[in-house]
This record gives sequence, structure tokens and C-alpha cells, in this order.
Amino acid sequence: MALVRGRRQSKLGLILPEITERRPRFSPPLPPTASQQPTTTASSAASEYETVQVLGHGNGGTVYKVIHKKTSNLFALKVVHAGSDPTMRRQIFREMEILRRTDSPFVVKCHQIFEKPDGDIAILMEYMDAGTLDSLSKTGGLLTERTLANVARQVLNGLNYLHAHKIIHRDIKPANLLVNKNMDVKIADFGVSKIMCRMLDTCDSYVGTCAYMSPERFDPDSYGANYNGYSGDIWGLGLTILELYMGHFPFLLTGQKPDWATLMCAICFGEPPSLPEAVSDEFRSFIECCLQKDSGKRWTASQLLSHPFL
Ligand SMILES: Nc1ncnc2c1ncn2[C@@H]1O[C@H](COP(=O)(O)OP(=O)(O)OP(=O)(O)O)[C@@H](O)[C@H]1O
Repeated sequence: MALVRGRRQSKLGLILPEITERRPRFSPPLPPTASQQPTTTASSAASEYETVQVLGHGNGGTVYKVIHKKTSNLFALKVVHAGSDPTMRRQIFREMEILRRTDSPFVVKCHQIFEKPDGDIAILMEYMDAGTLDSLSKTGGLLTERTLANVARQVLNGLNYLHAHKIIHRDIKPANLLVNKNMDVKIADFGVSKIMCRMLDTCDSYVGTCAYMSPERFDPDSYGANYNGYSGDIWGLGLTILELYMGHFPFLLTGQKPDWATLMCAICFGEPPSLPEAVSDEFRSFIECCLQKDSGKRWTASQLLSHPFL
């Protein structure tokens, strides 16, 4: 059942691509060859790595910067205390499954997975030395259009790859996009993602970070004819780019994230957030293509990759 009954207020007047082009195009098969897949290893192998520092804490786990003692290579090690909590175990196994399957320069690379007898799981990932886009934007000030186009192109390449492999991220936001000092941007944190069994499966679960949820996640009846989830990732990207430009969460001027009900009303009944007068037409159009309230009118990742803004 829909969570809200909303009024349609899409007034963005875009020229939309042909309907046949709106579906994600599907390409290479998964999984990758066995040699590419990260192996699951007994926890004793984890002793080859030494902790350097804590990088951050997530839902149920901690991420450490570690060094491989023999080679001095740096990695990030996410340790999740899955224990016997079924929700936590489901989440971490989903993340492991997706990280095992993916092999793209735009998705954080998983090298190895360690399992301990007590149920703890550690995922050894490539280390992204500039943290997340969230922390970067808070410390580095506002980003230029050119930098944002570079960020958007990389995230779209990642989403195009994931969607082509029937994976929906479901939680695209600045805190889940990792970055390094070369400004390489990679999609991370697949804890609430979903692998679609068939291309037209509906995506009905209510997961992800509420603030970045698309209108059809709240109200599929009004905004999500044939909602399949892929377009929700595009909404998350649009809000992310807007947030990085504005320096605060776009649905609230003060930068404070509002409570759930206020947010839901703003997303479902309000106009999508817009850009100030000063920005280029290409940037404005790009954001409009991502933030169409009607999920069917939103551009796909592959279409956006040829948008003039990029
Ligand atoms: N590969 C990595 N390289 C560098 N830093 C990382 C890496 N992975 C995670 N981090 C850091 O660790 C923090 C926690 O990451 P994690 O994926 O556990 O959780 P989260 O996304 O913050 O939260 P949750 O999993 O609850 O949604 C991140 O915010 C980031 O700062």
C-alpha cells in the first residue's frame, strides 16, 4: 500500500527520450570468472594485516585502515559483528554477495572476505584515501560545476554497470560514495542493495536512507508506474550532486535533515529542489533529468551518460 497519496507536480518541461530508451540496457553476464572473485578465507589469514587506524563506524561494524605486512599495501577492512542477529547477517551477506559479483573501476573493490567462527565477518577492500564525498564536501567547501560533472560521470558509470547487472544500490548519497586523492569516485556500502532476479521485478521493500528516497518509494501509486527501483538510484544521485553544489541537504535550507514526516511531505507534495539562477543551463537540465518526480520520466544511467552537462 502506498504510504502517501500525493499530487503530481512535475512541471519541469523536459524533452524526454523515447520510451524504448528508458530501460536500462543489459550487458555483460555475471558473475565474473573465479579468478576475479574475492575468496572467503579463514580469519587466521587476517593476521597478515596490521591495523593503522579506525576510518569510521557504520551500522553494526567498524572500518579500519590496515597495512599488509609483507607488501606495505594499504587496505580498508570492514569488520561486522554479525553474531546471530538475523537482520545484521542478512545485510552483511547481501553486501558480500554483491561485492563478490562486481568488478568495475567505479565500484569499491573487494579483495578478500574473512569469516570468524563467532560469526564476525571482515571484508578487505581497496582503501580510498580521501574518505567519502560527504566528508570531502564538509571539509573542502563547495564544489565547482566541472568537479561535479566529473563526480556525476563516475557515479553514473558505476550505476550503469550495477543496473546492467540487475543490482539496485538503494542508498545512493554522499556518505556512500568513496573518493581518493585523484578524485576517483566509487560506489560503496551495499548493505541495503538488491539483486533483481528478473529485469521487471518490482522493488517493493522500504529500505535505504529516508532523506534520499525518491517519491515513488514513499508513494508508488502516484509516482512509480511500473516502479522497478533503478530510477530510485538516479534520484539519489540527483540529490547528491545538488547537495554537493549547495553545501547542505537540498530539501532544507539550514542544512539540518528534517524529521521523517516533514521530509516525506516535501518529497511527495513539494516541487523538487532547484538550483540558483547562476548555474549553467546544462547543469540545471541534468538535475531536472535526475529529479523528475515521476519515476518513469527520470532518465536512466545510460541516457544521463550522454547528457551535455557531462
Ligand atoms: N574502502 C574504504 N576506504 C576508505 N574509507 C572507508 C572505506 N569504506 C568505508 N570507509 C569509511 O568508513 C566509514 C564507515 O563505513 P561503512 O560502510 O561501515 O558504514 P556507513 O556507510 O557509514 O554506514 P552504514 O553501513 O551503517 O550505512 C565510511 O563513512 C568511510 O568514512
